[in-house]
Amino acid sequence: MASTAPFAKMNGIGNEIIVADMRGRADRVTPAAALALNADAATKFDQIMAIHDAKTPGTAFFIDILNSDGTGAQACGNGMRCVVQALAAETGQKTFAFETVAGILNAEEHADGLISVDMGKPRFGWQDIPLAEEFRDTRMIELQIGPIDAPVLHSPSVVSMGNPHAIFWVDRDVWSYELDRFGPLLENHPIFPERANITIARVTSPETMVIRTWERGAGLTRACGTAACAAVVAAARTRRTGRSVSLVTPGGGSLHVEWRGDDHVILTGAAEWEFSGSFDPSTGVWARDTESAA
Ligand SMILES: N[C@@H](CCC[C@H](N)C(=O)O)C(=O)O
Repeated sequence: MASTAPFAKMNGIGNEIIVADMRGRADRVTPAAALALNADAATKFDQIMAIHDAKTPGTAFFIDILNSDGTGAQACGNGMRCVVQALAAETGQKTFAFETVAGILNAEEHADGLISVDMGKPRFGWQDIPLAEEFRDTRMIELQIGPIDAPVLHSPSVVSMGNPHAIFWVDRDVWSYELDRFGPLLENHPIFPERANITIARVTSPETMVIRTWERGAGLTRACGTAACAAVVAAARTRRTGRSVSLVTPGGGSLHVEWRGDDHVILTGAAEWEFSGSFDPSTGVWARDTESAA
């Protein structure tokens, strides 16, 4: 194996995350390595969060994010919590400033073990999301799937949380929709030139919501942090909820999102370590640490 890097297999309430320690190295985790790790049942993941040395003064690390299809992502809320938990366990530090391609994110591990990440400010302009054509009001855009006169899903809200999201509002159980069938069609719809994360959301009270997400580049996942943020912001914008909402995610876990008065969106939830190992960032060939849990 070439020069290997340590990694931790973790999850953010079921969102499968590999935290790769690329500190002190100039190379990056390649798409080929991502595909190889995802093809192995033991290391199958939704996102790789690669921790690199800081590029910008005032930040501790640069985080490179890869989806399981090998493409890059600008943001990953559940993955950021895993990064925080891994670094807090290593250093004893509780607060961190990270840089991602989407900007600088501040995060904190609380005394109860939950982790909050400031996911920055949402963006609503059609060019920011981006959409392929102008929509002046992104609280509801013209887009539907299913029979033309009886669409199954329609009129989503669209939001950028650094990455593109479409939120389809439903009244029925979120599990009654064939998201595995509609997700890929909507993710790759021509209206989304950079593809999009597709969420079905059912508001259950002004403070609660249930969501299911088809993630761009990863498919159905047990949770998606940026989708939770996008759903709450879109719900508050359309007066479906207030600005502080608890969400139930497909894995049964819960997340809390607060859209603060200063426009920043704060995502709070748990993170869990599963096992550690080392891998070759160019090929994805890996080995489990012998002292690591089975
Ligand atoms: N699981 C993530 C979102 C990951 C990125 C997404 N698939 C994309 O390509 O934008 C989260 O917790 O936010």
